[in-house]
Amino acid sequence: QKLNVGEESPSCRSLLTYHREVLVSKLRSIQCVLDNLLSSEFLCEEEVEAVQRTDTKPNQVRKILELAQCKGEQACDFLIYIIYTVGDAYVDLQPWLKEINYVPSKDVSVLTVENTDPSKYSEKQRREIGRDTSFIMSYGQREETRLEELYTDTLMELFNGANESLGLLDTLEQLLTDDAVFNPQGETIYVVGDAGVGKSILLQKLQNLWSKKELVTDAIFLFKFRCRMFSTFKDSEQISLRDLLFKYNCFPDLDPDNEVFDYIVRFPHKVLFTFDGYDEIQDDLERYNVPEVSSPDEKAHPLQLLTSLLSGKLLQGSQKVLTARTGIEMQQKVVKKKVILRGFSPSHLKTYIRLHFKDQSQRERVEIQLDASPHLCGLCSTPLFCWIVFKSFTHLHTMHDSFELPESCITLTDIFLLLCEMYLTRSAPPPLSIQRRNARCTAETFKSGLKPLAGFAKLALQGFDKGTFYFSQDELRACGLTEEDEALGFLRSVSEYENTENPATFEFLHLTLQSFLVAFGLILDEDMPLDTILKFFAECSRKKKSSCLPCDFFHNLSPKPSGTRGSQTNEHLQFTNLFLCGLLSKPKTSLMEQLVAPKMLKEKQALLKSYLSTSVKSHIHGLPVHETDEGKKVHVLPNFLWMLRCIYETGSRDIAKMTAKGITAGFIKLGYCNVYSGDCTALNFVLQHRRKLLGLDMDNNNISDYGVKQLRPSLSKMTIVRFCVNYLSDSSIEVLAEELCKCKVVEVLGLYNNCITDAGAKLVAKIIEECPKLRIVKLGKNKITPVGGRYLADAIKKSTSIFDVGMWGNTLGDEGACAFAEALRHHPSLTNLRSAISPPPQLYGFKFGPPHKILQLKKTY
Ligand SMILES: Nc1ncnc2c1ncn2[C@@H]1O[C@H](COP(=O)(O)OP(=O)(O)OP(=O)(O)O)[C@@H](O)[C@H]1O
Repeated sequence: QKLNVGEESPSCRSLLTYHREVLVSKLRSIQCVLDNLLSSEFLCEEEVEAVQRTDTKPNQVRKILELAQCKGEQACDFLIYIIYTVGDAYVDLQPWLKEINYVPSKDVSVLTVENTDPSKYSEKQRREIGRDTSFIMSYGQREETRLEELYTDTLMELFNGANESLGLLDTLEQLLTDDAVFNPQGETIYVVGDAGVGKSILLQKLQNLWSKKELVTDAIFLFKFRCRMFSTFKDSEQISLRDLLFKYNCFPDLDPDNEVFDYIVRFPHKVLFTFDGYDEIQDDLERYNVPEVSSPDEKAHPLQLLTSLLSGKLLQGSQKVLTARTGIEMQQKVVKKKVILRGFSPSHLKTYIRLHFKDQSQRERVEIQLDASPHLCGLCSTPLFCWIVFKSFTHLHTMHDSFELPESCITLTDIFLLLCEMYLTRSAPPPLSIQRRNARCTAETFKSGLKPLAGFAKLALQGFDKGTFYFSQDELRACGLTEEDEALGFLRSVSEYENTENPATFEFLHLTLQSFLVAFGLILDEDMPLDTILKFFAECSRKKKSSCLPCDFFHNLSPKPSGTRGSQTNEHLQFTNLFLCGLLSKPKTSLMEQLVAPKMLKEKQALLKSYLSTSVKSHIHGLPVHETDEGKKVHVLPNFLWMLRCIYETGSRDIAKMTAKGITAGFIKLGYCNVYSGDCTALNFVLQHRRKLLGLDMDNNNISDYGVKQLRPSLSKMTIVRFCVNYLSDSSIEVLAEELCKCKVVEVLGLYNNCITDAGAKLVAKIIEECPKLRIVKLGKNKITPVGGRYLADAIKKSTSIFDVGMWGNTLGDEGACAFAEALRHHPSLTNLRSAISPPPQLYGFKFGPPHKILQLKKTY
């Protein structure tokens, strides 16, 4: 039956009659219609209830149509207007609206229509996610900090598919935009960063903003998962996508017809997923190397569902943000955008201090101490380490008046010892004021807390052996841990959704803390064979051929423990090795002797030292060396960095000296190795023992000004200094100018893509003037204006050695370009000067266009 739509538009009432059949079969989301008819007072509560009592869906629609028609033309018009306005929910009826040429009347267009279905579920999600994300984890379950009171921005750097930096993100929201998408077919926004750099907190902030409707996104649903949850399923377990979404996030109430899920399947772009900690399930993914799922109704193992979601086989078009530790390889075709988190910049750190210390005198004290220690600042650029340092400072300061932040040679082991000391003293009452002044006795605290500490260490070790991160209460008890111990702060309970079967499940506050306790466990255990302390070195080596540790060394060691899973990432094991080096170091002997039999401690120390010496020698020997025009060049592998970190943690000058002596090449390349400022202390610890000149390429890392300050003692002997793309400001150039002008041996100075201004340019000019061997200076992509350009051009005029200067990507303007053109004219040896790159100029000999056109000047003969 077709209504003949003539010149005169039919009434809405008659439309409902003529198209009753279409409406009865296609009108879904009935609740939304009822909500809006009720809120606009076309229906009353009793009438709504009467519809809800009606048995089937079609009958409910029939009833609504009858009621609307009884109420009159405007009610019918409004009913159609609801279908028209909430297009997503009534997508099947949109062709019908076209067919009837529906145009809302003036009367109904002023009325408000709200999409209450499926937004009811969305609101529930927002409520629950808002509740779950409002607090930052803190130590102990007694104390929590509001996310908004402590959240501080961190450096987020965009990369393209070729791993080239595209600059920093200004706001968190840019994470979800289409800017810097390098693979439009990819489905996943990939966020990577080192341990504790703030990946989980970044997701938490994103979720929290969404819950408050403060995130600019179309997503009306958000599902958050921690990847480690996916490895808790049995191999044979199969679940549906619906269960994965609702059972492990909040459940839609009153949805007998599956409308929420149907909506999600039809409109995936309305869904945002966050997956945290992809690195933690690498082994399991390898085991589940099975075809992906492509139907939303098909049951599959949760890991299959996960990979299918990430690749877009399931819910294609949904937004997905995935985090992982640095070094995890993700299939390129799946990734559409990549962001690397770099931690706190110096100004972020200042903000964080302000937020953390409400008490002004405490804040000032911390600021002074940090200013005096670039090394500590470097460590504090990792938010987790910063949080531990500040938290323990606050806590220990309430216990002991004289407590100061640790000295400049603080190691990561010191930081985690502080954390443990804080936990172990929390249960003790605050000391009386007389005691406060000199009562801090760390060894005493550890001795009296040995029982729980040993219990946690045992639990942590069991976890690594089994490859699990969750622990049941029974497992805690089996390790001798009591209910009181649970509250000390080492553990936290797992969210209800992550383990719906067993509510009393715990995990360590942070994976790095678990790594630390594992190292403690290896030292405390007096029953294991001695060489068990090396088992994670063995495992790291087994996993990566390129490891810093020689494989042959491990053939004699105990076999891989049963149940241990192989993993593409072994960072948590590397951390355990590092902490082992720290806990078995000389400076920690007096503390550890209180906890382990001194004889055994000595044996373990000796074993570790001999192992490290052997492996360092073998590693250095095995490094790939290239003969170049500039001499022997060695390209260091990322694992070299772990070796350096371990050496620094041992504090052993002997091993450091031996390493320095072993590096025979004149040029070390550490580019793209993810070196952060804290690592520069370790590098310097070794390099300071080197007598010979050295070239150092640390391009494309994250060393920042703190790192350069840490390298200060090694800089004067450097011939090649390449610190391109490293967030350096003028204060780094100050250090460079001071040091490089001491021995004047520098030949190459790479500072491309940093944050150098005219003040820094003036200092570089000084280096150019004073260092007679300097040939190449790269200063492109900085913040140099004509003023800085003039300093540099003047210095270049005087130099006799320089022949290659990179300046493009600054704002030199005509004036700066002219200054360089002039320098070039005066300078017989300068053959290559770049002040911008496009379009490539056709230059024969000298050819200058109008000053503003001087893009690239190249002298060709
Ligand atoms: N942006 C931030 N603002 C304030 N504190 C932060 C921030 N990021 C991280 N932190 C602090 O550091 C701790 C560790 O951060 P988070 O768990 O996010 O690190 P992660 O990168 O996920 O580490 P991992 O890879 O080891 O899981 C947080 O609990 C918090 O105390």
